[in-house]
Parts: sequence; structure tokens; C-alpha cells
Amino acid sequence: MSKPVILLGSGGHARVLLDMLRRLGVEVLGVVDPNRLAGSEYLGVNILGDDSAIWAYPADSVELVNGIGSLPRDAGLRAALFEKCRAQGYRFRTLIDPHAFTATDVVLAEGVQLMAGVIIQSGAEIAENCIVNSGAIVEHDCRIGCDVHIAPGAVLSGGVELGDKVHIGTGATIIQGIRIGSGSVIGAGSVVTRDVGCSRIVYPARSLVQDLQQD
Ligand SMILES: CC(=O)SCCNC(=O)CCNC(=O)[C@H](O)C(C)(C)COP(=O)(O)OP(=O)(O)OC[C@H]1O[C@@H](n2cnc3c(N)ncnc32)[C@H](O)[C@@H]1OP(=O)(O)O
Repeated sequence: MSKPVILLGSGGHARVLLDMLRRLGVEVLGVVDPNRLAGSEYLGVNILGDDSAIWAYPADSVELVNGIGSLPRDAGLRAALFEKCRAQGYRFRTLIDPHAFTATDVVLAEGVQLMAGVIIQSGAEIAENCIVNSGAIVEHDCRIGCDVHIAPGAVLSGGVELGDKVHIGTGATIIQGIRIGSGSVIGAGSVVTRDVGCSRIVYPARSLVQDLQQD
């Protein structure tokens, strides 16, 4: 039988996860968030306190759900909290929205979160603590490192490889076979046609708007 969960965080990503957990019929014991009052409620769920409230529950009696989102240059908290709780013996639930598609042979590590409308095709492998956000596509044979966020509507073509802590921005498109190094950020709407090294930022081309009136 599946264990009840504790949700970490109560921001936008946590809100979407809470809705998913309810649709999956998972029991949510409560939410931990240092910015909310212990004993108060968040969307009908008890606020248990800050992170230390987790330790009151034996590690083998619950699973955790990482509700901390990650944005470019701001991915640290999500990964740090995952590591801290794992070091204390806690495990993270891997979550697949009922409206996500996963091929039969995909490999999803601990704590991976596949949101609504996601498609993960055959042979793809996704490492721990990644978010594949609403409507994103990860095509066949992609290899995704840990703590990666693939933002809504992004498309990874076949055989793309991402290092750890990469952010693929909303609606970005990566053509087949591209490698993107750890810590890099791909701006929303970018089209990536060449390999990207580690800790790089890719900005999309922008429309040039000029006045029609000529002197
Ligand atoms: C469910 C969710 O909401 S998940 C959240 C998903 N969000 C994302 O994926 C966002 C991804 N982030 C981006 O695309 C960012 O804009 C970045 C990381 C590429 C750039 O960030 P910064 O370096 O901080 O750029 P900054 O915001 O200072 O903008 C610099 C300029 O580039 C422009 N710009 C920045 N990003 C983009 C973009 N993706 N497309 C077009 N123009 C852009 C800005 O408008 C600004 O233009 P200006 O100088 O004419 O005013």
C-alpha cells in the first residue's frame, strides 16, 4: 500500500502537485513551509511547520514530495532540500500525472515529477528530482541529468542529453542529438541547434521591430 506523503513548500509548483496528488488519491499528511504559520491551513491541508517538522515522522512511514519549484539561477533550494532529506533516510515519491504519457521502457529515478500533458518517449531516462512541466515533450533516447527543470511546452527531440541542474525554458526547442552541459539555462522560446557547454545561458533570437515611416 502506498505511504502518505508530506509536501515540501506551498508556492505555485506545490499547488499544482497538491492538485495532482488529490487526483491520484494520495493521502497528504501536511505541508512544510517556514514561511507559513504551523497549525494553519493551505488549500485545506495542515501546515506542519518548517522543514524540521518532517523529522517527527519516521522515515519509513512517509514519502516526501518536493514542491519547491526551480527557476534559472534559483535552482539551489529544490536540490538542497532533496539532498538534505535523502541524507536523513527519507524517500521522495516519483509522480506521474494521470494525463501524462510514458512509453513502456522509460526510466524515471526517485522524485521525478511528470506534469499534465507530458510525453516521454521510448528509451528516455530521467535522473532524480527532475521536473518535466506541463505539456513538455521528451523524445526517444533522451538522457536527462538530476535536478533538471524542463519548463512547460519545451520540446527535446530524439537523443538529446542534458547534464545536471539544466533549465530548459518554456517553449524552447532542442533539435535531435544535442548535448547541453550541467548548470546551463536555455531561455524561453529558444531553438537550440548546436551543443551547449556547462554553465552557459542561451537567449532566443528576438523580432526586430522598426518604424515603418522612413525619412
Ligand atoms: C509553471 C512555470 O511558470 S515554470 C517557469 C518557466 N519559466 C521559464 O522557463 C523562464 C526562462 N527564463 C528566461 O527565458 C529568461 O528570460 C532568461 C533566463 C533567458 C534570461 O534572464 P535574464 O538574463 O535575467 O534576462 P533579463 O530578464 O534581464 O532580460 C534581458 C533582456 O532579454 C529579454 N529576454 C529575456 N528572456 C527572453 C526570452 N526568453 N525571450 C525573449 N526575450 C527575452 C528581456 O525582455 C530583456 O530585454 P530588454 O533588455 O529589451 O528589456
